[in-house]
Amino acid sequence: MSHRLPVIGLLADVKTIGQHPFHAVTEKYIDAVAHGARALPLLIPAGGAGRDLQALDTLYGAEELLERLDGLFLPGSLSNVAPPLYGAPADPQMLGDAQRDATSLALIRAAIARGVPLFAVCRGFQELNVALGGTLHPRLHEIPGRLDHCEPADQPREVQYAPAHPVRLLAGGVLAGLAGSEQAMVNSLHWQGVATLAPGLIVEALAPDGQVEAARVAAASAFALGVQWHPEWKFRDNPLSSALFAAFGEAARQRLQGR
Ligand SMILES: N[C@@H](CCC(=O)NCCCC(=O)O)C(=O)O
Repeated sequence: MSHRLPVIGLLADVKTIGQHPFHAVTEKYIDAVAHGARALPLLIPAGGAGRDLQALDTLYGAEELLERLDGLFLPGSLSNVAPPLYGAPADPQMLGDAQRDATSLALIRAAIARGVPLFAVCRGFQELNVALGGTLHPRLHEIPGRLDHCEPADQPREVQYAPAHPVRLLAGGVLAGLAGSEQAMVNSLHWQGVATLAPGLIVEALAPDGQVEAARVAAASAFALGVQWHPEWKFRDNPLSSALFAAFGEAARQRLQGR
């Protein structure tokens, strides 16, 4: 029995700090993957061509990267999946990250095909939906009847990441099983959301306004789930969040032991 930690890759965002582009992952995701999933966190560069970067897919593909990983984590981000990737017109007003888009969608498809455990949060959940053929609403709060799913921008992060609305966890789903309940309170920090759910995804959670808030990959041989909320935020204080990262880590450990 191996006591080595499973290696879980976290896909980075590209952010400009000063005059230079950086590839970064918010620390709370690293903490939740390391201590919640009990894994070795490995940050993955967003491989599309950048100001100072030749596209990394000229050097290695998703398959070669996944051979090194026991799990793949797709973090949230202020940036948005480019609308043309789900058949919508480009929106120059929208903050994007083409370098992350260029890596995430192919990596998600390859991870699912190879049975690499996958956990996607917020933007990551939206990428999962788009990668498998779904579409997004770019501004949920503009749809009549929808809640405003955005965080209060002028508030401290403790307020922004506080529970914002309930979700119904669908009976028989992974989340309902982990929660031991069909209801949970979740935070909400997103403009965008699932419009059409990708074929092959099964709804795991719904907001009161009918917004899909979580889904799992039906055909996945391992843990493969995305959530629109932020379970990484103070996961130690939230039994469902802790159970989610523990289940993800266990799936990665199973892959490690099988390799
Ligand atoms: N930009 C998309 C996705 C939202 C998202 O991932 N928010 C989290 C940002 C900060 C963090 O990583 O906690 C949208 O607005 O829908």
